[in-house]
Amino acid sequence: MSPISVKRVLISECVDPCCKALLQESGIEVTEKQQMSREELIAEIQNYDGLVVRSATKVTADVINAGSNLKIIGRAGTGVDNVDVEAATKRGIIVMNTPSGNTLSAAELTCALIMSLSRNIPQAVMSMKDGKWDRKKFMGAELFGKVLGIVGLGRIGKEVATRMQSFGMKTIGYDPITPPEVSASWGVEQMTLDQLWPQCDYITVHTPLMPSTTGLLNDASFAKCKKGVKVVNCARGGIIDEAALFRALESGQCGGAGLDVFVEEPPKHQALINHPNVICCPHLGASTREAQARCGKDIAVQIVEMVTGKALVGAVNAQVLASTFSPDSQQWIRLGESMGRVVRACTASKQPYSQVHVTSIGESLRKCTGFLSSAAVVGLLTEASQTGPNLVNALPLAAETGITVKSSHEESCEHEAMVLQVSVNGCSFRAVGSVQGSNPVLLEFNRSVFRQPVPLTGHLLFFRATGSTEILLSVTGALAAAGVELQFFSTSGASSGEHWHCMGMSSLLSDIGVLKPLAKEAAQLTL
Ligand SMILES: NC(=O)C1=CN([C@@H]2O[C@H](COP(=O)(O)OP(=O)(O)OC[C@H]3O[C@@H](n4cnc5c(N)ncnc54)[C@H](O)[C@@H]3O)[C@@H](O)[C@H]2O)C=CC1
Ligand SMILES: O=C(O)C(=O)COP(=O)(O)O
Repeated sequence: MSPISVKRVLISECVDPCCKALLQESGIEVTEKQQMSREELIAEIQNYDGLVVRSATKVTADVINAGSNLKIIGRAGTGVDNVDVEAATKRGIIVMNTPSGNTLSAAELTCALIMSLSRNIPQAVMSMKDGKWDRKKFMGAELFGKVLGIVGLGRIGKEVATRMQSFGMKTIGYDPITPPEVSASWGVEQMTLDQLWPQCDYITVHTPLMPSTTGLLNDASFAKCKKGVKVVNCARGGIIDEAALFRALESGQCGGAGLDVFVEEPPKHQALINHPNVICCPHLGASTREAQARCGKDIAVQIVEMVTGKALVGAVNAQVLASTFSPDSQQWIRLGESMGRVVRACTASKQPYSQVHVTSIGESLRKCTGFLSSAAVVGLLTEASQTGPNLVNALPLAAETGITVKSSHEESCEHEAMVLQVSVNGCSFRAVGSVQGSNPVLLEFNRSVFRQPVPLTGHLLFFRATGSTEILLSVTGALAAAGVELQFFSTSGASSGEHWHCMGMSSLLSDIGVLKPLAKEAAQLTL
């Protein structure tokens, strides 16, 4: 992927100062503006190539669509549920986060809430500040020997588990992705949620907020829990349904809740906050000097590495791009885009496309199939789309346009190549290309193999005609008459008595119609 130009970045929240300093050191202009209203952000965002946020800035589709220059949204933290990632992807904007920077802080706050719940620490503090000395009221229970259910066994879930094991808690959990043998290696036995709920004295959730985790703890799941179960949510508001939690607290089914996050922040459900068995923080999981320093530094370094073309780390919507940051991949990306553009030029009168199939051939291209497909789609859609296709949005744009994109890989010890097959209006087009030296070349078009590989650069004329010398002389004559110089020429072996020819030209013909009497099909383009 060619380096992405980011000259101006807006930081819309309180992010560690090292972020601004690191970006500025790399020549990026940084503006910090906090607590902007939605309208202010929408008005401002068009002036920036990059936006850095934490969890409070709602980067909605409106904001994204107003960001006409936006190329990167950096989340100095983990959860990206405040960013409309789908809208960003459609616009070809990379969204990245710094998921490990605040793991320990979020895990430590979770443990602090579990401990506070077990001994009523916040309530006891409040009571003393009220001038009381009430030792009976705040009788607690040991954590030793109790069962902690951890839903979501990723980075934070794991750190919570190992810390609470040191208090003698038994840790059980559930995660649809983390393999049971992996979590078992750090002491968490996995089971289904239905098996987990009735065993737990404490439950803590550590999943992202998404449709499948919204309301994970609800009336039905609370009903399956032990009476008096205590719950902690240091992940996202809504994973524990707030209304169901309130009902469970009122009935005593839930014995206490430690909440750091809320469906709306600041929370609207004041009765929940005021409940005597609820202890809470204003989303402080990542609010430590260490976590902020890490996240601020990580997001700045990731943006600078992306801008300088060194690496792409932390992208949540463009994983395929991570493998494009090497000099070798640049040439293959150029090949994919160029082949897409050649096919587009030669099929201009026949669109729309219905299917695109890209096959990578050869061991060294095994990991490139994903971005080769995207690159080919970028070439095919380049002039068709207003939104400027790039490697981030190529596949969503293709889907939106009704194009099915397939990709496959074939092993070969002999050569490396890319095959692009495009179905358009019942016809099928097939191009084969490769990289020679560092130059993308076209080897074959519609089963006609070029005798000399066609360098995919400059002004190119493709035409289909018989291979007779007279036709070639006539085409050369037509170019000369139009004041266009012939720079190279390659013809192919015959396929059904006809050949595809390619000529490199000093400029494009002002009227390609002059070739109509000479060729069956003709197309020109500049690469
Ligand atoms: N309170 C705070 O300030 C902070 C909150 N967070 C929140 O914590 C969440 C977790 O962070 P990490 O552990 O770093 O993320 P992670 O991605 O390492 O772990 C999340 C785990 O949840 C699992 N998961 C997904 N769907 C699930 C389901 N239906 N049931 C059970 N597990 C499921 C995933 O497989 C994954 O292993 C973040 O998404 C973020 O929203 C993160 C940092 C600070
Ligand atoms: O990283 C996360 O997911 C968090 O929830 C932390 O949010 P914050 O950066 O403190 O607004």
